[in-house]
Amino acid sequence: MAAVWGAQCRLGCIGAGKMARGILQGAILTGTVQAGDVTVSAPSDRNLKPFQEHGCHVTHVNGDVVLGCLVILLAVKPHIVPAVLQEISPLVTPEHVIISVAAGVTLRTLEEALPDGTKVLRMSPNLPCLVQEGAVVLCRGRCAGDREVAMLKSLFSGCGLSEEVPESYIDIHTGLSGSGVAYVYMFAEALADGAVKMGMSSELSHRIAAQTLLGAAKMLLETGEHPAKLRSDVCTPGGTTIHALHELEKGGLRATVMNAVEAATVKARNIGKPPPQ
Ligand SMILES: NC(=O)C1=CN([C@@H]2O[C@H](COP(=O)(O)OP(=O)(O)OC[C@H]3O[C@@H](n4cnc5c(N)ncnc54)[C@H](OP(=O)(O)O)[C@@H]3O)[C@@H](O)[C@H]2O)C=CC1
Ligand SMILES: O=C(O)[C@@H]1CCC=N1
Repeated sequence: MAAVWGAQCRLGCIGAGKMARGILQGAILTGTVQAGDVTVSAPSDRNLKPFQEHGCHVTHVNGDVVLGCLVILLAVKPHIVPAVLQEISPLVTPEHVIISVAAGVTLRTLEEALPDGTKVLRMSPNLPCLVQEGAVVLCRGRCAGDREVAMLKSLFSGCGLSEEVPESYIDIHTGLSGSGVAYVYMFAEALADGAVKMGMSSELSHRIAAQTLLGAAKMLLETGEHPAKLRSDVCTPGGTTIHALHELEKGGLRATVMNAVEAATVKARNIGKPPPQ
């Protein structure tokens, strides 16, 4: 296999749901991988159709994915992972690279269920991979090396930001970013609802709320400033913003968001724990 993703590589994906679509769409749209070099499996047709329409190979047989591809993305729900690993393990060879996106499923669990020496990586993606603005972190298992990490970064460069991190960060990333996307949507919804309450049309309120989040995020990334500095730049003494921020503080926004990140991280860590005997 080439050090970076190359034309001779075929990519398999077990699971055809939202995250599979997000990751593969990023890779295919940016041309890192050709749809014809991708095979996707799922038990039913409902999620396979869009992949087929985009020119990917589809199948109901997970084993076909492993037999036809050397790089395999595992994109099923965490509780399905053990059964899938048991099913594909006899077909996995030392040439395969197995990448799991399942929240909370540890490298140890993955490695123990696969043949000794299998190259395994774990990835925590988020849904904006669909629009090439994802925030992805990955970590390597015992037998995956620089070659596999470089290949993965190259393969998923179309998804957005990607960083290699220690495994202990993966569940935190799930709490911060994998799940975090949903907190941001809830905030956007609340922002727009406030404007609707004050009399603006719903359609315009939602469009402006989304653009406000986009603009604020872009400024954070482009200036590299701490959010507290940018927040203070918006606050005119005695003005509108500081009155609004006082209400957010009274409502415990900051503590609530910190608690949310903690709750999702702890949940991800618990998914990874072995069931009680
Ligand atoms: N959604 C998100 O924002 C994020 C998700 N993740 C992780 O990604 C993984 C997938 O989540 P998501 O895409 O949301 O889930 P979905 O429910 O959207 O998709 C799950 C997919 O798995 C398929 N599936 C179920 N059983 C099997 C099986 N035995 N063999 C092969 N495929 C099977 C389903 O088939 P069918 O199409 O027939 O139903 C479906 O295509 C999860 O582990 C989650 O933790 C991580 C970060 C963010
Ligand atoms: O809610 C979940 O469990 C998955 C993982 C992160 C986002 N969605």
